[in-house]
Parts: sequence; C-alpha cells; structure tokens
Amino acid sequence: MSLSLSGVTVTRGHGRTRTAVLRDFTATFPAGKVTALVGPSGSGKSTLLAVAGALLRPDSGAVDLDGTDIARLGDGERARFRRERIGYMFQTGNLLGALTATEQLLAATHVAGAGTRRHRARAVAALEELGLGDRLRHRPDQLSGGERQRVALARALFLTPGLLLVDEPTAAVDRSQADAIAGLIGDRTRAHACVTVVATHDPAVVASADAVIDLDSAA
Ligand SMILES: Nc1ncnc2c1ncn2[C@@H]1O[C@H](COP(=O)(O)OP(=O)(O)OP(=O)(O)O)[C@@H](O)[C@H]1O
Repeated sequence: MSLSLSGVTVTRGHGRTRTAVLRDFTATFPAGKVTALVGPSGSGKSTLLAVAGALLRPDSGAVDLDGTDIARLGDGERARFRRERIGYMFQTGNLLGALTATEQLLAATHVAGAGTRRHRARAVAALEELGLGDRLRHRPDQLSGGERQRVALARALFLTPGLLLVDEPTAAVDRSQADAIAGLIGDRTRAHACVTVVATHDPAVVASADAVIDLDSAA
C-alpha cells in the first residue's frame, strides 16, 4: 500500500465563511510507518484524514492510493475503497448505538448478528487485546468515552486495512491506555506494512511515530 497527496487544496464552509483548509498540500506517507499529523486545532488534520480516506473530495489535487487517484473515482468505487482497503477511526468513535462492542467489529464485515464463529472469535480477541474483554456485550451508551474509543480502534483494525487513518486515538483515555494504544497502532503498522496516519495533539503519540507532518508549517 502507498499513499501520496499532491497539490491538494480543500476549501470548507460557504459564502463569507469559505476558507482554504488545505492549500496545495503535498506529502508521501510510507508503508509500514506511522506518520503523526500535528498542528493547532483547526489546521486541517481531520480534513486531511477525510480526504485520504475517500470521505471528502478535494477541490483540486491528486490522492494516490496504490496508483489510483481516489479523488477522481465515482462514489461507488470510493465506497468500495473505504470498505475494502481503509480502516478509519473517527474522533467521535462513530459507533452504532444499537450494536454491542463485538457486533461493532462484525458490522465491518457485514456479518453482525450472523457472524461466523471464526469472525466472532477474532472480534473477541481484538477487543481483549485492547483490554475490553469484559465489555464484549456492552452497547455504546454502556461504555465510557475511552472504552468507546478503543472499540472504534479495534473496529478500524479489524479487517487489517492497507491504509489506517486514526483521529485523536488517545483523547479520552488515561496515560497507560494511551501508551498501549500508540504501541498497538505501531505494532500493527509494522506487522502488516500498512500506511498509518494519526492526527494527534498527544506528545507521546508524536514521539512514538516514525514521521511527523506539521500542518501549521505546511499551510
Ligand atoms: N463541514 C465543515 N464546514 C465548514 N467548515 C468546516 C467543516 N469542517 C471543518 N471545517 C473547518 O475547517 C477547518 C479545519 O478543520 P479540521 O477539523 O480539519 O481541523 P483539525 O486540525 O482536525 O482540528 P482539531 O485539532 O480541533 O480536531 C476548521 O477551521 C473548521 O472549522
């Protein structure tokens, strides 16, 4: 898997509030490495993840994922890329209210409820790895903010994506959990040679990353 953005410009808002969030942004994200995306609030970290994750189309520029410019694909193909190649952990967790922690992971494979035993065992193991072994049957409103965040990370990792995009993974967890999460993201990235991009304000996550891109100076 490879990811490079070239000349990417994204404007957001309408009318007088319309501003360029990313302006002619160019960067290459290496496989098997964690790239930390830093910069002050509002500098465009989440926007860049959304562009790389085929959720937001840039106004101009190319988003090259393994030789395909995903900015130019139709909506159906972009959805397929997201489903098959991209693991996305949103800042808000974005868990589905009706599903248990285990089902959140199985939903990624479209087998919630009817999951095979093998899928279920994998989902349970993934949640146990993140310290959630006693929260398997809990729904989002029965989990703490940090627990929801860890379920969201487990879900993003579940299908072993080639591109892993993570937004503020340690915002709602304590220091030891934050270190465990940063370690797990690094381990998975190296083991599966995936391209990993982590938007973060956490100095410890930045310190454990292989490369750092500062959107403040890139703007
Ligand atoms: N849907 C939207 N419509 C209009 N403006 C938006 C929209 N989404 C984001 N913005 C603006 O784009 C800018 C960049 O937002 P973004 O969320 O990418 O920043 P960020 O670096 O991730 O911030 P934070 O660290 O606070 O999460 C901000 O000024 C924000 O207000």
